[in-house]
Formats: sequence, structure tokens, C-alpha cells
Amino acid sequence: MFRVVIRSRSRLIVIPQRTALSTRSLHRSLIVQKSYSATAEVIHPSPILNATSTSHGGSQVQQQRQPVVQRSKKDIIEYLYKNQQRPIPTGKPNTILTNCPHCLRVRKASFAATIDLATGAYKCRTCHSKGSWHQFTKALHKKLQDGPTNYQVYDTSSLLRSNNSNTTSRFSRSLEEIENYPEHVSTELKQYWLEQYKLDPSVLELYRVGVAEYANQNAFMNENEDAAAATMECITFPQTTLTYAVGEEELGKKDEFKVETVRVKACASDQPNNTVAFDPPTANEATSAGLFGYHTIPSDADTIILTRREMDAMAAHQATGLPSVSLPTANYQLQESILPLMERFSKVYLWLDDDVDGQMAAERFAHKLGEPRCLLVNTNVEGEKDGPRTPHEAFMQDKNLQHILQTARRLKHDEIMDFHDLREEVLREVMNPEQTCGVQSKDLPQLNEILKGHRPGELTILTGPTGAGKTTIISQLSLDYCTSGVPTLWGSFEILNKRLAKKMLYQLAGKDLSKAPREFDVWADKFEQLPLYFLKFFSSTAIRDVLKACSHAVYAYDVRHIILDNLQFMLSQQGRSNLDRWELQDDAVAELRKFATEQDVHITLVVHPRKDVGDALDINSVFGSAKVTQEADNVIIIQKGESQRYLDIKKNRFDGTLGTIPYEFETDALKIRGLTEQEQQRFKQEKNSSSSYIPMYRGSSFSKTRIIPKKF
Ligand SMILES: Nc1ncnc2c1ncn2[C@@H]1O[C@H](COP(=O)(O)OP(=O)(O)OP(=O)(O)O)[C@@H](O)[C@H]1O
Repeated sequence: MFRVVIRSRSRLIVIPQRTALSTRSLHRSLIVQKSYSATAEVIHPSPILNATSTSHGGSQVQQQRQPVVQRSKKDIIEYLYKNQQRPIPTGKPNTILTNCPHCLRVRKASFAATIDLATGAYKCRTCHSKGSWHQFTKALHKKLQDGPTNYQVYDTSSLLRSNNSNTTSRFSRSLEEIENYPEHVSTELKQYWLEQYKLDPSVLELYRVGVAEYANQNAFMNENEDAAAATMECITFPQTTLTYAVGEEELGKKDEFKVETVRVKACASDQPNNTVAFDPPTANEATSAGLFGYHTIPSDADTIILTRREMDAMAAHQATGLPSVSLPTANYQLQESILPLMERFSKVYLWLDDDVDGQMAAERFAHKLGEPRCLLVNTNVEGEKDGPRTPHEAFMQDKNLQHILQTARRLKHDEIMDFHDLREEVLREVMNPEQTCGVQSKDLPQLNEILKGHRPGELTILTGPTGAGKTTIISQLSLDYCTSGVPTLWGSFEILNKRLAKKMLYQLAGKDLSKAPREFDVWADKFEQLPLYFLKFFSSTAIRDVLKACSHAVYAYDVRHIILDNLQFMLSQQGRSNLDRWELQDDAVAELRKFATEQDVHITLVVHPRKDVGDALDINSVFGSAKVTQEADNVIIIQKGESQRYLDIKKNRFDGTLGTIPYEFETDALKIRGLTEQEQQRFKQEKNSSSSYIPMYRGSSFSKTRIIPKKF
């Protein structure tokens, strides 16, 4: 087991982590236009090889000569971290284990190259390749060239902070205090957790679960400032990572692997799945590169269980004895920065919730991690109506977790399946119709009555007259879904990202923050915690580039909702004549449709109406040819009535229900809200349109391809 230390740049002689991280954080945050390979600089660029013989995959390569160049340990470790290679200890001093640049990921135990830190020479126990440090970097450089490519994606922290402010998140508590959290777990609390959650005190200790007071930021979200001001006793779950610290001989400090706590998640002690706060409150590349339980994994482990929540990880470990970790947030996001931590395992059990969302996330994660080494676990193996959904629920119900693990399945080939493959998924949808409806809107429940929810894989067109509030409404709705855990990517081609972020920040706070500037930091911290990303593109951009960036966001951040505002600005100055432009637009919409289906993300596309139409729009008023609305699953029009604006749902492929939703606009919060009963009555009378508000069922747009939940 490794020694546990808390991240402290002053106390810990970390590998020049800052350098490594600043490069990695570039990938995520600002203006990243390079591929990974661009960072894979070869430390020793000399083309002359040294005298070490090299065999790749067993085939001998002729011996060549190369002058031996001294590489310090620090250089080697720095290079590995810079290129997303996270070494682990071997048991021998001065020797580390890392991913072999020649082994393909499909090979078992590809994390099998030992590097001698004194000479830089490497040797792989799987493919038997060996060579100098120069040959290692050259091979890795080549391998990374074929890797995924980064595109222009911002995260919220780069939008909310000015250039000269310090973007590094810091713990809100002293390191000593955080280190002492586990010691605050009283015998009574351990007993309570044993009785309540069946978790053994030794497991809590192993995972370094602690206790501390944290401010309830969720109460702040609900504008209950009194509750927010009070702190509450929380159970703390540390997220850890493994780093290699190069020692300082003159101070008598040796090199060693250390466990760093990068972030603490604080949850209600009586509701451990209810997150109260994160410390540091906002995640950056360093803080998001940790997993709950990572420090518990023995260095020779080649199997890992990845769960959604801390309780699941501990239950899985207690019941199976296998190393088990959980995701940094309860959102289904396996951030790119986490991937290097997972590289060393040749078998990964993806044990997420046994429901539609969880299993879809497991499939996505398997694509990211490499399908051959991933096994997907269904907790409810017996298919019971009220069977367990999570590992911890199964544990509480005294199910045999070892047996559940043995039933784990591999992902089949993407393009080929028969009904047998689909049977389980179909059953899950039949048994849980509400899950197929998608994420519910909290701000506009009337929208759920008509569209039933926000589902991945769909294309929604939003249109409305100039200045009617398209951006305002879709920013509010996207925020609404994002706060329910839907990772979201915004492409704002018409207004600057900082303006959009400001609007969304006001909407999150539910108030005009210029009137309460002291609250800025609280809401900005909350905002930064959302899984929300922004494309850096502005105005005319080729659809090809937009889709590449979207692909990257889906890969790197598990984005599930993409908003493109708006189609005309995105395609402006492309195509010479009107006909050209229509063709361009049709092609773009077809590409977006395909992308939504293939990547299983929801795309909301804002489209302007034709210029020649009056205020009352219909489905034919959308700019361009009929293809735009034909490709769409949902068409929503903002209508500017005489006295009342309303959403007009003109197409709903899910179950055909159509209808209108009148709303009020709250100027300070920049938000809309549905009308109260009374206001609705007034609206109906005024508009004499009592029938139009009642959701209508239109058989013609009924989808044959979807399973319609019974309750609808
Ligand atoms: N229902 C509403 N009532 C009054 N003002 C509104 C309403 N909705 C939005 N606004 C305000 O109208 C302005 C334009 O809103 P917004 O940018 O969302 O419209 P848009 O339809 O996206 O505009 P464009 O056609 O230029 O893309 C903003 O200042 C916004 O605060």
C-alpha cells in the first residue's frame, strides 16, 4: 500500500506536476487546437540510435549505434506525465512500470513496460520489445499521433475567470485538517454505518472516509440563505491519485510513489448519495484526475471495478475483494483526465446503475476505455421488478455480488446485433417506461407533459421571430437539464460565450447578479461545477469542424446535449447563391441528424424563420427547405401572441403529443416560467384558444420506432 499524502506543492516534492498539468489542462480548457501528438515532444531528438538492440512484438531489429545521452529521472517522469502516461511502482527501486508504446491495448497486460529510471532503457514483458529512452519516446510519439484529437472546447472556469486570476482551485481547509478527517469518524458513526449500510469500519478506513463540517451549497441554490450559512456535518470521500515524487538527495528524501488527495466530496452523513459540497469547490484538470478509492489499489492489480458512487465502490470491494473505485461526480462522466489512471488495468468491470442511463453510459465508457478489456455488469441479474439497481442496493439485499460480477458481459460488435442482444435492453425499457421518457424539465413541467422529457439521440429544432427569446429559453432549458446531470456543450455562433455564460449564471442564480455582486463567487463556483462546456467557434464555421469538436466533447466529457445557436450564423458567408445556401443547410442538418443518432446525443438546433413570414409561425416558416423539419424529432416554435408569448410544439416524434405552453418572462432572472392556473385561464379566455393549450394527440407523428410508455 502507498503512503497517503495530501497535495501540497510546498511540502511534497512532486514531479514537476505543475508543468505536466498545465500542459494537460490546456487540453481541456483554453483554445486547444493541437492533437496529443503535438505535446509528445521527443526529449532526445537525435535520429542516431544507441547500441541497444530492439525487438518489436518479437521481431528483431538490426542493432544500431547511438551516443548515450543522460536523462534525469525528473526528465523521464515529466515526459511521461506530459504525455498522459501514469507510471506505477514495480517493487524494485529506480524502476517504474508504464504502458508499452508497442503493445496494442487489446493485448492482455499491455501496461507492462518497465523503465529503468537511471538509464531510461525500457523492456516490455508482454511483447518483449526493448530499447533506449529515445526509442521509447519515438514509439510513444508515433502511437499518440493516432490518438484522439482535441478541438476548441472551453470549460466554464476559463469563461468566468479573468486572464490574470489564479485558475488553480485550492482546498478550502488546511491540509492538516483534511488529513485528519478520517480520525473524526466516531465509533458510534462507524456502528451506524455498519447497521445502516452494512459497510465494515475497516472498509471506511481503507477508503479514508472521514467527517467534517461543510456549508450546504445546495441550500444556497434553493435560495435558503439561512440554511446555507449554517454548516452541516458531512461524511467526506477523498478522491485520490498516484504520483511519483522525485526526491531531493541533499535533504535525504528518496524518490517514491505517493497518493495525493486531489478533491474531497462531502455528502450528508445520513444520505451519502446526496452531495453537499466539493472541496476544492471547482474542478480543474488536476482535481478532476482523481477517483474515490484509487489509493486502495495494489500496484500489481490488473482488474478494477468502476462504479458510479462511493457507496457502490465500497460495497463492491467489501463483497468481492476486488479494487473498486467510483466516478468523481454522480454525473456519468469519465473525463479524459481520468483515462490515464485506468490505463494499467487489463480488465475493467463497468458496474454502473442497472437502468437505461447507466447502461448507456457503461457502453460509452467501454468505447473510451477500449472494448476488449471492459465487462458490463447488470446488477439486477434475476430481472426482478424491484430488483437492485446499484451494487450497494444489491449488497443491502444480500445478493451474491461475486455471482453478479461473473455474469458481466462484453460489448458486441457495434454494427451487428440480433434480438437476443436487444432483449435485455428492451425488457429494461418495458419494465421502466419512465426512464425512456428522458430527463424531466424542472423549470417548465408543462414541457414534460407534451414532450415527456429530454432524450439522447434526438434532434430538436427551436425557432421563433427575431428577438423572441430563443437564446434565452434554450439557455435556461439547457441549464435545467445540465443541473440534472446532463453534460452539455454549447455552440454559440451569434453571441459571445462570455455574454451567454453571464446570462446562464443569472438564470442559475435566479437573479440579476449586478444587484448582488457579493454573491458572484458563490454562484460562479456552483456554475463551474456543472458539466457544461462551450465551443470556441464564433460566426461562420464549417460543419465539418463543428462536428469534429462535438465528437471530441462527446469523447472527452461524455457530453449528452449539444446546442447550436444558430444554424444561419454558423453557415453564414458559405455558399454563393440562395440555392447553394439551402443545399448547405440541408447537408448540415442531415449531418447533425446522423451525429445525434450515432453518438446518442441530443442536439438542439436554433434556426431562424423565413424573412417573409408574419408573427404567427408554423412548421413551414422555418428557414430553408422542408428537410430541416423532416429530419427533426421535435419542432418548437416561440410564438409572439398579442399579449402573451408561448411555446408551440409542432412536432413530437416520441409520442405525437402537440400543444402550446404560454409563459411569463422574469426580467431580473432572465428566465421564463409557465403560467399559474389562474393566468392560464386568463390566457385561454383572452386568446379564445382553450383547446390549443390542452396537449393534443396526433396520430400522424406517432413514432413506430420508439417504445411508448404505458402511462402515456
Ligand atoms: N418573453 C420575453 N419577454 C420580454 N423580453 C424577453 C423575453 N424573452 C427574452 N427577452 C429579452 O429579449 C432579448 C432577446 O432575447 P434572445 O437573445 O433570447 O432572443 P433571440 O430570439 O435568441 O434573438 P435573435 O433572433 O437575435 O437570435 C433579450 O434581452 C432577452 O432578455
